[in-house]
Amino acid sequence: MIKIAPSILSANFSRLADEIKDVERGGADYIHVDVMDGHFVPNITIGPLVVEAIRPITTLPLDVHLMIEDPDQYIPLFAKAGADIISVHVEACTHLHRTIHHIKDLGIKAGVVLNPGTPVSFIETVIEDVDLVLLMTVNPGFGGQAFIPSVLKKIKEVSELANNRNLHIDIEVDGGVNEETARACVAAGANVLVAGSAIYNEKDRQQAIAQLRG
Ligand SMILES: O=C(CO)[C@H](O)[C@H](O)COP(=O)(O)O
Ligand SMILES: [Fe+2]
Repeated sequence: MIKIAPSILSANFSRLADEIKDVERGGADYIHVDVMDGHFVPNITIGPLVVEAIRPITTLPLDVHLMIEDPDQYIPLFAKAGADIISVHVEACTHLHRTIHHIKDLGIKAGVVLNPGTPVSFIETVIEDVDLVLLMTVNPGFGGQAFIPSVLKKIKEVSELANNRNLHIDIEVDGGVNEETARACVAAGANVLVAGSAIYNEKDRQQAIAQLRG
């Protein structure tokens, strides 16, 4: 079962509530929220106040992707604001195991994220502890970038690692996901597809979501 997570990074922020309701009506499974701090990535986006404001707008799970330094400092704020899933980058965590359990101790699903240049071996010791692995298929920081095909091999590696250990985790991909690259990601083993521009740049979001789902 493929899940679609529209990224509100590509939504019209002046009409954010309507943009969220539109993809919910269109069949989205999660709302993907990209949090950037201007340090870990060269862009600044959304904070806990916005997560709190959109929480009552939708019944869909809020899938919060933290692209920030020192995530431990902010995890409780995003949890309080209403996040259902919080994912942290391995590249931003000195004590990755502790951070994952920090999220889980707050009663929230925990995800771990790998940049395109980071090998899958970096999560081998924590994969049993997480609910999802998010593989970046672009270098994080901006929407609308081109999919990096070399990540397909990593999707397969994570899928095999999870199968070998009998783990039922979600494998999410994020960046440059469109109808064509979505097929390749699903064939490699991904089951959650984040898409910003491929959904929000289309007038008919229901159709865009259906096409991504395949
Ligand atoms: O995490 C992200 C960027 O760092 C976004 O979720 C991602 O870029 C989605 O946008 P698009 O589908 O347009 O690539
Ligand atoms: Fe993201």
